[in-house]
Amino acid sequence: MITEQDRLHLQRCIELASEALQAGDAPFGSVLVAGNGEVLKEDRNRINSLEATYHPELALAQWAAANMSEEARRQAVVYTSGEHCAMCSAAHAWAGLGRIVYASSSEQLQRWQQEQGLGGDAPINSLSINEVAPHIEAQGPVEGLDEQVKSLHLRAWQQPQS
Ligand SMILES: Nc1nc2[nH]cnc2c(=O)[nH]1
Repeated sequence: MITEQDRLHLQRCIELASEALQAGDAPFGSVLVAGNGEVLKEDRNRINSLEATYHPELALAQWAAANMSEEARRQAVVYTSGEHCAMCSAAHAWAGLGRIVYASSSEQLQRWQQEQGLGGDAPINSLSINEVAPHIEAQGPVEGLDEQVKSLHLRAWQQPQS
């Protein structure tokens, strides 16, 4: 079940995704929340402004592995504007983090790309979180919020590539 609190965290992820887009990066944002509800860390995609593997979900998993106890990681939840890619699902699982809640799914992203005649050059296959990491509790997409993510991607794809 998606609670009002879950929606608030996802809305913040979408704000971060929008900041990424404005900075010339891909529109993805994520938030790491402790078991007690405290927001521990947030980040956004920085694949153009920093380095090519800088997905927020990977950055949060690496931060959690370095800074949190095993028990705290197990209780933590990662919210994200778009479902984790295979790289980030693997990092999340290896870090022993808990639930993932995403606003839009990888399947949706792939469909939106195809509708625009894009996506054929993706470097990795589009897999769901559970295809990569079967034991992670993953929830999404969330109706209403997925449309907000779609409009960010449409804007990103309309921008001229530098
Ligand atoms: N989930 C996710 N998928 C991506 N695909 C390209 N970049 C990203 C990212 O930062 N997050």
